[in-house]
Amino acid sequence: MYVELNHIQKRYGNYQASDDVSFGIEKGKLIGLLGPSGSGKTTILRMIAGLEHPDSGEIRIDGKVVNDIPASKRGIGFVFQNYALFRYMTVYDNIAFGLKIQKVDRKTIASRVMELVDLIGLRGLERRYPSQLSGGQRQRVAFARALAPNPQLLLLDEPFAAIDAKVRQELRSWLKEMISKLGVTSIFVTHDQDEAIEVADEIIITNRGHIEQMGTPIEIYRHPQTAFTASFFGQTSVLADYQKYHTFQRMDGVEKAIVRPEFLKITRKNEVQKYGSSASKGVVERTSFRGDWIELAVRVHGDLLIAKRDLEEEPITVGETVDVFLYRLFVIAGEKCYLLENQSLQDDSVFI
Ligand SMILES: Nc1ncnc2c1ncn2[C@@H]1O[C@H](COP(=O)(O)OP(=O)(O)OP(=O)(O)O)[C@@H](O)[C@H]1O
Repeated sequence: MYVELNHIQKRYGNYQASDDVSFGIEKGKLIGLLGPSGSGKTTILRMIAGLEHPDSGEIRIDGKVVNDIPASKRGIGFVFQNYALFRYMTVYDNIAFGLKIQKVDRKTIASRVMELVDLIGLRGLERRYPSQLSGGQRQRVAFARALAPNPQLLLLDEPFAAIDAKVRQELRSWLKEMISKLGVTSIFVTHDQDEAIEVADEIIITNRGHIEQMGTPIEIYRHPQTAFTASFFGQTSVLADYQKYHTFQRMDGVEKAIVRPEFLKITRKNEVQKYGSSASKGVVERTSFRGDWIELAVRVHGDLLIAKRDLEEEPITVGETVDVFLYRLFVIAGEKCYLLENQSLQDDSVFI
């Protein structure tokens, strides 16, 4: 593992910001730290950077314990949302900054800066000041500045937060491409699921100072291991009592069940429905056009379930009574989450 955190504890007064945090990151990976506000993402990033010190536990980078190594000696580049560019320095000088501090000779600085200016696609703008750039361009410069001294590890804290939606989208793909091209191990903090899913090779889910789960976006989506991850990650609807829905195995200690939109099939009463006998009746409360699909909100056994319907299918209208068939659901028992398949599918199961 290139970056390793072992049993990290960090307290601010009475608040446990990191509670037994352990994980390992392989070299060259792009990792997203995702969790609600206050769950301890930035604290983790700042401890790796050397800007905060853990109360206990060990941080290793490339096999070496770095707990006592100052931030400036850790070989890390930062791109922080509020780590603004130096306003009175040009793009060129901003990017050159770290190299000047390291007393790199002028010629080497010039060639490295211009190499980075090309990399970020801002050739011709190197004499501009930050105020003469767009938000997206400024963030690219911040990225180049962080990369200039050739860090082995890049840390990004909400790097897209201050940028408007359209540009943010472009920057995400741009960043992912850059990082995979350069092969620099990177960790970014976000509270935006879509961003984490789209950008990260692997996601670490944080909640109240601890790590809930780590895995690829699809692993976490398909196999959430904890109650928190199942409800936090992806779109879900809650079933108060899943046993009202037929043909699911009964389990003890289940507090609630949750379903994702693709776990349900909504059919009109006159539509041919293979599993009609195991379906529940529901009433459509809302339909929303989402571009290439329709979102339906259907009231079933008192629960409001969100489902998707293809534009190609016959439209369903508000107030209509429909059949709702559940292929599968997640049940939450204590801190754990289990996937239950509808037993009527057992002979010819269709898995996601
Ligand atoms: N320097 C500090 N002094 C006191 N409390 C702090 C300090 N830094 C962070 N905290 C507290 O620790 C907790 C975790 O903060 P952290 O910034 O790591 O969370 P986060 O997941 O990054 O949240 P956000 O998404 O809102 O930035 C919060 O409750 C925060 O108020």
